[in-house]
Amino acid sequence: MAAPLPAARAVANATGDAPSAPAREPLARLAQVGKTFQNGVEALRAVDLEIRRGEFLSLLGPSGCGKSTILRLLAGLANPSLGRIDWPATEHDLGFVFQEPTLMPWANVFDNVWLPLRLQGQSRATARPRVEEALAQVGLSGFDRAYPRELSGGMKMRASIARALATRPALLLMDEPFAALDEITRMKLNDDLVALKCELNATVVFVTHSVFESVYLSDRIVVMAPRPGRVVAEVAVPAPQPRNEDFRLRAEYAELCRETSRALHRAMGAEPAGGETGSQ
Ligand SMILES: Nc1ncnc2c1ncn2[C@@H]1O[C@H](COP(=O)(O)OP(=O)(O)OP(=O)(O)O)[C@@H](O)[C@H]1O
Repeated sequence: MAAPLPAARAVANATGDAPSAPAREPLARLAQVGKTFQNGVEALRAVDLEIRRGEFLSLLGPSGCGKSTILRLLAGLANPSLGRIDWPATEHDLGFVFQEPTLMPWANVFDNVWLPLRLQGQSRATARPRVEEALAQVGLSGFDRAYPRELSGGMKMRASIARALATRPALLLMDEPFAALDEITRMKLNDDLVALKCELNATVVFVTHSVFESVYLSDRIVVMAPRPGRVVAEVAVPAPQPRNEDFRLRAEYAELCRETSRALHRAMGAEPAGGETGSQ
């Protein structure tokens, strides 16, 4: 599983321009990964995907194209049917944030965030500084004794993110975490996630259906075609991080949204046998 990874190549943007993003060291890599479930559903076919240290990478594609399956494979919750996943031996540590906050309703916020540290054998007292730090990072200081039923949807998601951050993971996997939230809460959480990602210098793989969200958050967007899921385009978002509301108003943002939207439309029409690959 743990072969050394080669240096990253720079990314060309979706218009085929010269490489614009700085090269980053690879953290994990899927090589020719295929996944066919026991019921015969071919969810992924020949997926090549490199995840680079410190980047915010979004997986964008239609429902059922295998985005969640890629996260599950990276998390080790399922195995590829074909191909391989390479991780550096020392850093196979990750946090997972699901679409639903999946908090334990009978436990308060502290105990929910403590859970992954508890599973590592840390007592409540030992874990306390780290839990409090994670709660501060997501803006939930002072809510440690609250129960999930006492929190808004956005706060539940913040608690869920704090739980994923508690172990200081090398890689944060986020599966449409804000999809169920209202637009205003979603934009606020987008802003906070961008700031948090920069503060932690974290590597994030983020699944979304939203072109706008993917452009706002990402350093790089991987566009996938419908089943069997394949990577058919990549869009580099070279705007500096952290971003703020000003970025949403810039012509560059609008152009990147158009470019990503076009790549997604082409992906929707991609033939199952292959067709469009690489940058567009
Ligand atoms: N355990 C499973 N057994 C059989 N089929 C599965 C299983 N998990 C996922 N699939 C199928 O694999 C395909 C890819 O599913 P996946 O959830 O990865 O897609 P997705 O792109 O994340 O979709 P969405 O955006 O709707 O969440 C779908 O057709 C799904 O029905």
